[in-house]
Amino acid sequence: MNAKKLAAEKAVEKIEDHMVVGLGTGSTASHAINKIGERIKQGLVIKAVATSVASEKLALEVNIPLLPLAAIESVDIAIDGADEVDARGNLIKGGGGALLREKIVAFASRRFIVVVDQSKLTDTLGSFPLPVEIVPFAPALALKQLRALGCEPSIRKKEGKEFVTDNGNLIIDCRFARIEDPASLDTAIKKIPGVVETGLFLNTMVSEVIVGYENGETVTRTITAARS
Ligand SMILES: O=C(CO)[C@H](O)[C@H](O)COP(=O)(O)O
Repeated sequence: MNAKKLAAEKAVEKIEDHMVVGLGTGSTASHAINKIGERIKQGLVIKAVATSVASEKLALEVNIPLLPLAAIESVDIAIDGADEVDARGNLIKGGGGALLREKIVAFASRRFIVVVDQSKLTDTLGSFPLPVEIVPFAPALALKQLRALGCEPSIRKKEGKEFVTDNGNLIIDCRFARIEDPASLDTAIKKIPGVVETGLFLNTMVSEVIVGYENGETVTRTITAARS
């Protein structure tokens, strides 16, 4: 059984006619996009907004009508994957480098559904390096200031070159031993000039986490942390 696909398809069941739907990025979110495409073939009427160039391309391939991010004021439901989910529903995202647009869409969503397989669950965040998007102007200073927060930071590379996001920025992957207090860390990182966004998605923006298991089951966890 493909546990990521199971979780993604379960989330797609929640989409209703005339909703504005946020499309996440990554392999799990791609399963959701494909399933939405199937439902559109069967008559579902929605509009969607993509969180990356890659997701936009896939959505167009499966005939999902898209709105530009600039035209969006609110989103009814967003479905996206995660790199880590802690026991309280906090997330690390950005493994695919789409964290900025993903966070904009998640924050704008009335309902943000996270879809993962069991391997993404952890008690405390930190096993996955935390992605931080920075403007490309002064990476050495950003590395120094992130190191001072207690991590081992490195600029993300792809095929030997610096990875550049859809927004023209760089990603610094920060290896922390454990992230005990994601909210405080998020605040501290955002105080560094040049930081655009962090891959910490606090549980206050998460509505549900749907976990897929190899045995074919899915478990839905409702996250009740209030949005401030
Ligand atoms: O945050 C993300 C992309 O920026 C992805 O949601 C995250 O990396 C999970 O990816 P996958 O579903 O392929 O495991």
